[in-house]
Amino acid sequence: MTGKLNITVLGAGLMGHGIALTFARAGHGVTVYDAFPAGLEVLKDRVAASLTAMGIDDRESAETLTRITPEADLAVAVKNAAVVFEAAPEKPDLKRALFKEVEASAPETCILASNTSVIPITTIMSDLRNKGRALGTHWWNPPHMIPLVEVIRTQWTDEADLDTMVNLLASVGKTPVRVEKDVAGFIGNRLQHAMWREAIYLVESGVCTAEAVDQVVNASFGRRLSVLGPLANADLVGTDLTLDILENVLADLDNRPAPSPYLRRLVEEGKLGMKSGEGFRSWTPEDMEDVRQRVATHLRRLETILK
Ligand SMILES: NC(=O)c1ccc[n+]([C@@H]2O[C@H](COP(=O)([O-])OP(=O)(O)OC[C@H]3O[C@@H](n4cnc5c(N)ncnc54)[C@H](O)[C@@H]3O)[C@@H](O)[C@H]2O)c1
Repeated sequence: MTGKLNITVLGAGLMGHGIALTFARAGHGVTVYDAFPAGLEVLKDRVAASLTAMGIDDRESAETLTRITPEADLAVAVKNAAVVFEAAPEKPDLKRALFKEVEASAPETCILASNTSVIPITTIMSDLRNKGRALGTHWWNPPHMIPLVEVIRTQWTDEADLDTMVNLLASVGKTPVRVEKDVAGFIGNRLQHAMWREAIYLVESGVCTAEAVDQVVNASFGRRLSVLGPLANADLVGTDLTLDILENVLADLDNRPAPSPYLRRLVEEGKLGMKSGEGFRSWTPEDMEDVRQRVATHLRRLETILK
């Protein structure tokens, strides 16, 4: 699969608009379908705002926007698609039904990819007639600024389609990583949520405040994570030291197989985080804007530093 392609994105939300932006910026034609007109109406404004946050100049922004077409008819949206990326709500039945509908109108050769966060790709694709061209592509928010895309195979996925997807993602500047088994949470979310579980437990147990947890991560291993992954770090300090540390600490870490009651209580009390002004921490509108700006600026600078 080479040259400029017809890419279709399903869902014009947070992830869909960023996936569309990524392919349009690289010169591909992108059609975006959404089940609700509101998402399509604001799509181009949303893409334009994200391009601005990335520091893209007006000329490149305008060119990128010309390659994006909002489309309210699913059959039309996928009719000529080489690849479909689904970024609709995280509901298994909705995604399964959506792919059945896509299969009825998309070309037989079209690769079908779901951006689910944690639903097994096998669950989403099991009703398809041709399951060989179906796989997972797990992008990270913001999808136009975070390089990683996990590419997940199922027991049915054709090797050639997996290779095509990996090459396509690399060609638009992403960092594709293969996930060889369709496990819940893939690689990144398993690692991330292992840490979040312990972070919540530390606060729940009165060891420290939520602010302290974040400060410890930000000011310590968070600083080196983008150049030193955990297993390179284990090799750096030595597998013998790693073993000694784990022998002494593992038994003390949270290993409950369900979400913490502390987290459940926050949700029950309506402390939903930034959207309600309070979660683990309290947030003023200024604090929230500050975090968003700092994340965007940090990601932009990292791109230059890590080149
Ligand atoms: N938000 C994240 O950080 C993140 C990261 C990785 C993966 N994901 C996954 O990406 C997917 C989309 O998440 P999001 O954060 O972009 O959600 P979102 O709510 O911002 O966007 C979802 C969009 O899908 C549209 N939609 C609803 N029903 C639809 C249908 N039947 N067909 C097509 N579109 C439909 C909605 O109108 C909305 O515009 C989810 O599976 C989510 O788990 C999210």
